[in-house]
Parts: sequence; C-alpha cells; structure tokens
Amino acid sequence: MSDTPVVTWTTDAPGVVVVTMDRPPANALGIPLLDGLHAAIDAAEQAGDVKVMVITSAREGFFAAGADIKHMSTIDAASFLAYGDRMRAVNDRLAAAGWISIAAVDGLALGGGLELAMACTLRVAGPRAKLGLPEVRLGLIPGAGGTQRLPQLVGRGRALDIMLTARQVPADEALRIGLVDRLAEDDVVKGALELAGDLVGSSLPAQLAVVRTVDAAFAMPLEEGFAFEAQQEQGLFEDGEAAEGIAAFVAKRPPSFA
Ligand SMILES: CCCCCCCCCCCCC[C@H](O)CC(=O)SCCNC(=O)CCNC(=O)[C@H](O)C(C)(C)COP(=O)(O)OP(=O)(O)OC[C@H]1O[C@@H](n2cnc3c(N)ncnc32)[C@H](O)[C@@H]1OP(=O)(O)O
Repeated sequence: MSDTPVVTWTTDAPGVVVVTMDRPPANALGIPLLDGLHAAIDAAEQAGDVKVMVITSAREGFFAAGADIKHMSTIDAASFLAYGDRMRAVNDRLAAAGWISIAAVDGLALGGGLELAMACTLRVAGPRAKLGLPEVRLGLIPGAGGTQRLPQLVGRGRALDIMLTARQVPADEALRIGLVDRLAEDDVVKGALELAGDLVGSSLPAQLAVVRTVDAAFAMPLEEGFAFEAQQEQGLFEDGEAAEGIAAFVAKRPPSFA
C-alpha cells in the first residue's frame, strides 16, 4: 500500500488553501481519498483563517471518477451505507463550511466526483472538464446529494436529462446551463485562484450569510425566506461587519473585516 498522501493542501495566498486530490488512477472516492478530504477540512477548521478553499485534482484527465466501484463491489449492505454516509459527510461539511469553496475541474467529474464539486460553493471548469451523474448505469442513483443539488443549479428538466441519460456534459455546456460558474482558458487552478482573488477582499461573514440565504430560498416559502434574509442582515449589523464596511467607505479606506 502506497504511503503517498492522496490529498495534500497548500496555502497559495493569505486565506486561500488549495486542496489537491491525487489517488491513482482516477481519483475514485474510496476511503483513503475521503479520509484525506476530511483531514483537509479538519486542518482548515483548525487553522481558523481560511476564507477560500479550492479543491482540485493532480490526476490527468480526472477530477474524480465517483464512488470507488471496486470498493463497492467488495462490501456488504451495512458497509455500503457507512461508505455513503462518509461520502455525504464530506459534501455536507463543505456545504456548511466557514469559508467559500471552489471546485477546480479540468477532467472527468462523474458521480460522487460531481457531487463533491456541487457541494462546493462555486465551480470553475477547464477546457477538458466533463461532468455527469452516470449512476443509473450501475443501478444506483446519485446518493451523495446529486439529486438535490443538480436541479438547484440547472433546473429540473436539465437535471433529469443529465441523470437519466448518464451523459457527460462538456465544459461549455456546463457554463451555459449553470453547472459551472466560470471557464478557465487553460490552467483551471489559476482560474480558480483568480476567482478567489475576487472574493477575499469582502466580508466573509457577509458572503457566508449570502450563501445561507440563497440556499434557504430552496428550502422555505418566500415569506419565510424574506424573514430569514432579514435575520441574516441583522446578524451582520450585530457582529460589526456592516459597521466596519460602512465606516471604511465613508473614511475612504479599505475595510478590515473579521
Ligand atoms: C445495499 C444497501 C445500501 C443502501 C444505499 C446507501 C446509500 C449509498 C450511497 C453511496 C454513495 C453514492 C455516491 C455516488 O452517487 C455513487 C457513484 O459515484 S457511482 C460511480 C459513478 N462513476 C462512474 O460510474 C464512472 C465509472 N468509470 C467510467 O465510466 C470510466 O472509467 C471513465 C471514468 C469514463 C474512464 O474511462 P476510460 O478512460 O475508458 O478509463 P478506464 O475505464 O479504463 O478507467 C481508468 C482506470 O480508472 C478506474 N476507475 C474509473 N472509474 C472508477 C471508479 N468510479 N471506481 C473505481 N475505479 C475507477 C478503472 O477501473 C481503471 O482502472 P484500472 O482498471 O486501469 O486499474
């Protein structure tokens, strides 16, 4: 068994961490890779100063090929459930993290690999990116959040088309339908870091409140969503973020946010 870490992380700029998956041959999301992603999230939580996390791949042609089918072929139902829980836990931790996450995809992101990318706040695709949820070809459904997150990004009809046909969506179509947010001409990590650079100057608490409020719009009736929005806005006044942003504007100086 190789002791080469399958997940590494580096800090490329203040507040920005780049997490790289490298599990030969296809970044199948087996236990070693899931454990590595949990460890990277643990490290970011312990650091306490992460504003943006980029998640990418060192595997040529692959972001992540999905759940580890070979592993699934060897386990019983109970282990299958535990495996699914561990995969969903990575996605749920990312979706609720105290930072903005960006999936930098320039290869195949299939099944659980696309579910991982969709659990991130934003997605940047390179020209070689192809994204899909082919689980029906295995007699499965996208069981790590894909049936919930894909329709929120691309709408019901397109989500059904993608999941029912198991097809791979190329980068340009993914941008057009909202499955990815930006296209990088070549170096997808460079593109993700440019996006990170557009994020880090603003208030992270305010950005996280925007993410929570947008997500709430899919989970509650409109009037409750308006009330939740007002509650989030009030919290930003109470924790001083808004006061600092407004004072900085008036004083014509850069804000010093939390
Ligand atoms: C029983 C009660 C349980 C109750 C339910 C409980 C809930 C369970 C929830 C589980 C969580 C679900 C999570 C997720 O939604 C499920 C999935 O992700 S399923 C997997 C989805 N992914 C795929 O289907 C992709 C499969 N791979 C391919 O189609 C092709 O490999 C490819 C990616 C298109 C590449 O094709 P090629 O270029 O031709 O290359 P190869 O096919 O030769 O592959 C190269 C090499 O990589 C290995 N590999 C590729 N994908 C995987 C994979 N997903 N898992 C493991 N290994 C993979 C492939 O075997 C080759 O390896 P080699 O043979 O060379 O050693």
